[in-house]
Amino acid sequence: MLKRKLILIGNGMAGIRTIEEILKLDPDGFDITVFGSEPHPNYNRIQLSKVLQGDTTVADITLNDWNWYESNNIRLYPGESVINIDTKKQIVYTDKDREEPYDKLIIATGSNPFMLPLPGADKQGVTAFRDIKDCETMLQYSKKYKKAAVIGGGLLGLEAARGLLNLGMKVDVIHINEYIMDRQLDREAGKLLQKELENQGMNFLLNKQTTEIIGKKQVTGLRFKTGEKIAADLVVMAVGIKPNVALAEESGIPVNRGIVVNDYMETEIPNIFAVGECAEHRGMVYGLVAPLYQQGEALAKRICSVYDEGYKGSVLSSQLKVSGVDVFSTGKIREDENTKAIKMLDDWNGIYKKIMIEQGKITGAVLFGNTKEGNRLLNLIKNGANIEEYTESNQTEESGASLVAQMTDDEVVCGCNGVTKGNIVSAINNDGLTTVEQVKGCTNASRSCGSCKSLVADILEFTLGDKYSEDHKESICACTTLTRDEVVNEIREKHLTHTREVMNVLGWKNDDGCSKCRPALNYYLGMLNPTEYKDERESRFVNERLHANIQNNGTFSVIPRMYGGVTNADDLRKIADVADKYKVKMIKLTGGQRINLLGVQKQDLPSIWAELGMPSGHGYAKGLRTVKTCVGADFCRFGTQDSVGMGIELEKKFEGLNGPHKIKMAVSACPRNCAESGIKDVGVVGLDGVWELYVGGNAGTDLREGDLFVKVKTKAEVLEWTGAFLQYYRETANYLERTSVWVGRLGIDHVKEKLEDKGFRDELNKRMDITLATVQEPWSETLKDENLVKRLYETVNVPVASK
Ligand SMILES: Cc1cc2nc3c(=O)[nH]c(=O)nc-3n(C[C@H](O)[C@H](O)[C@H](O)COP(=O)(O)OP(=O)(O)OC[C@H]3O[C@@H](n4cnc5c(N)ncnc54)[C@H](O)[C@@H]3O)c2cc1C
Ligand SMILES: NC(=O)c1ccc[n+]([C@@H]2O[C@H](COP(=O)([O-])OP(=O)(O)OC[C@H]3O[C@@H](n4cnc5c(N)ncnc54)[C@H](O)[C@@H]3O)[C@@H](O)[C@H]2O)c1
Ligand code: SF4
Ligand code: FES
Repeated sequence: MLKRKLILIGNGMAGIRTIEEILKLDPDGFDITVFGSEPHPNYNRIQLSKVLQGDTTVADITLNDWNWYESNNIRLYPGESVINIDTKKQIVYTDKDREEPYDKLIIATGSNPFMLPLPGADKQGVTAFRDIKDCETMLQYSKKYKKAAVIGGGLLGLEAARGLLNLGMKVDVIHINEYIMDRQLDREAGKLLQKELENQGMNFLLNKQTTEIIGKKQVTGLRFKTGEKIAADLVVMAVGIKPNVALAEESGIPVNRGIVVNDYMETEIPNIFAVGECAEHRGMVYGLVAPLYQQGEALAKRICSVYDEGYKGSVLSSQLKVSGVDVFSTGKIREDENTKAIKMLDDWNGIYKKIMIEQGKITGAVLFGNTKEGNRLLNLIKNGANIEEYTESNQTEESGASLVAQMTDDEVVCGCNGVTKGNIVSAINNDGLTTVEQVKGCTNASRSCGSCKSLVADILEFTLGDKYSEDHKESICACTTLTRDEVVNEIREKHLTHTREVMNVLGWKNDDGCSKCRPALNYYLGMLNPTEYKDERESRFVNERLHANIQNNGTFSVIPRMYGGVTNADDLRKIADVADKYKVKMIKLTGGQRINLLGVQKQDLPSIWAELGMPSGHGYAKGLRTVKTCVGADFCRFGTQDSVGMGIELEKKFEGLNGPHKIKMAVSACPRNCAESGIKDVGVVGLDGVWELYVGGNAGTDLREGDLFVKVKTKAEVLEWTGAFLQYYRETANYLERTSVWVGRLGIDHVKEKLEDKGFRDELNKRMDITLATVQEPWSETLKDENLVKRLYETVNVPVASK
């Protein structure tokens, strides 16, 4: 059947969740294209607060990596914005002059931060807090400057302020109202929260209206309506958001505050839907993920023609993500003539609770200091429960497993993703889950703000009892409960031969596996059975599949091999010729002493490699990349050994070897270490009559100095020890574990002890030689197969990058 063309505008949290739901309902029904203004794959915007607070990194907040798009055949255009929609012809137009027709169009353009239109708002050092770019700006400023002002004491402003304090800045929070978080809290809770945050080091300026941002080019301070001034090197505006509706409005799609949609997220224009913060449903525009995900589920059903009652609106609840502070708010919190309230203040312990009641029913709650009851209250509001149901139930101040025991099955545990205790318990029991990560993979619980993580852990403990702590092991992904070692042993014992077979025999939950386990299984199978196993190209990450590194704009790079960093005039001429002929955008020397041709079109890759006639530098590979060498004894005054010759021998021997992760080597000919041997997976340093081998070094984000592994006399011994080390790493490391992490995990003493046994080294080298005998040069192999070249390089450019 012909697939219908589905376009998503906005690669954010709501849009991509909708696509995930569509893929669950109808995996083959649509040809999907996604446009995203940001240059990143879909990430967890919520966790930017945690990035700023130093609890996680930008690299760790990706929700769907580049491979997810690739393996679901989704064409992603990152860093590309849709600028117009022709709703009659059903075509979208982008800022990169692209036109794409659609059968169904989802608009999920989110919100823009509201920037106060103050004089001086365009100065350097004034930022919003909405995306990775803003977060990086704040991180940069905190390195150089000391004084920050956050305008807006709402959820976002307070989370930003906590982050900036953690980064060593002094922080003033300027708030227009009498108490902070006035949209979510009452005065009592707002004041308790203020006291707590002041104890943490925040300074509050309340009832203040900013009138000007002072400074020349760079901000130096703020002026208020009262005429007072304060100093500031960084100003963060966190005064709310505005639905991003300009595109819809200009394209003639009816817009009120947001894009107007019905219960099926349909706009008034046929085949156009809106979801997320840009959508307005029954007069409401939402700014939290829970309602947006519910909208996404309803929209997916509508698009896949699964009929149900649609989206009916949401009861909101929010929690501040600042460690050491427990504050929760849900439903209606303002008192009026129709409401009554149960209030409890324990000033001594800093605990406050207010429950709002209207016509006998619970309609809202504010909790401070102890928020354990939050989910239960939210549930009661959603179910329209009478206040008696709350007061009669014997809820105590328990925590952990005993609190879980009191929860009913329909009680929501993860507010963001609408996952109940019952959902989690049945996933644990039916799928044999034992870790929070697995529960997250199976049910989505804890995948967004993460505040339910400890409750999920409590449910695991409650459900599994003593088995929980015993079984607390990390599986290779959420498709299985088996660990890496268990999977490798099963493959070995049951003689499993391909990824599908592993998944079937070992009872994978997801028939097709996922982007985490497929490449891992492909590696383990090849490592265990190098002569028989036929590499599954489609299980590889996109770079390895295409033998080229994909760049952020969808073009590729070409890196020919230069053994030991040595080249010659013929090779340079060939490189210069292809660079001219194919209009290469940039020619750049790599850190591994090779030449990188950047900005190459995918369809030009085969002819460039054919014309170069040089071996691939495997610049994209999970395997041996480079052997960097210093000048060495032939030319350098300090050189004691032939580092270039040693490097070339190492590179020629291990060229094309695949591994759990990339492998970099270096050879220097004296302790001055010009080739940086101390920070490589294998680093060799020549001294008079001796070669020292260092292992487990890394120059990346987790800098690690290599450990001295062994001292040997001859080149042959260097090759022998390196072979044994690499094979031991290949056989025992987790897929995607660098040698630095692996050596750290096993301990250098353990690795040394194992490899000091000559018999064991010989066995490892025997298996290494068998593997190396199977290595083929990827481009000469690929170019022999016309169909493969057509399939891989002549299809539509899929501009997604990969690890
Ligand atoms: C720091 C921070 C912390 C937060 N914490 C929480 C929290 O704890 N709990 C919670 O529930 N919510 C939280 N939120 C709110 C939550 O992140 C948002 O509600 C959610 O991300 C909105 O999803 P969305 O898909 O509607 O919009 P977005 O995630 O903003 O995605 C919209 C995307 O569309 C892109 N786009 C816009 N126009 C175009 C165009 N013309 N062409 C192509 N692409 C376009 C944008 O660049 C953007 O990437 C937080 C937000 C921030 C900023
Ligand atoms: N933990 C969470 O759930 C969380 C965290 C961060 C952001 N978010 C979401 O992100 C969005 C943006 O958050 P936000 O805090 O900017 O929005 P918000 O509307 O919740 O809060 C903005 C605050 O700024 C104050 N304000 C308005 N104008 C001001 C001015 N001129 N000077 C000083 N203060 C002023 C308001 O009184 C209000 O309390 C919201 O949708 C929010 O729900 C949620
Ligand atoms: S490491 Fe020593 S031998 Fe090699 S280039 Fe540097 S100084 Fe010369
Ligand atoms: S409550 Fe936010 S991820 Fe579960």
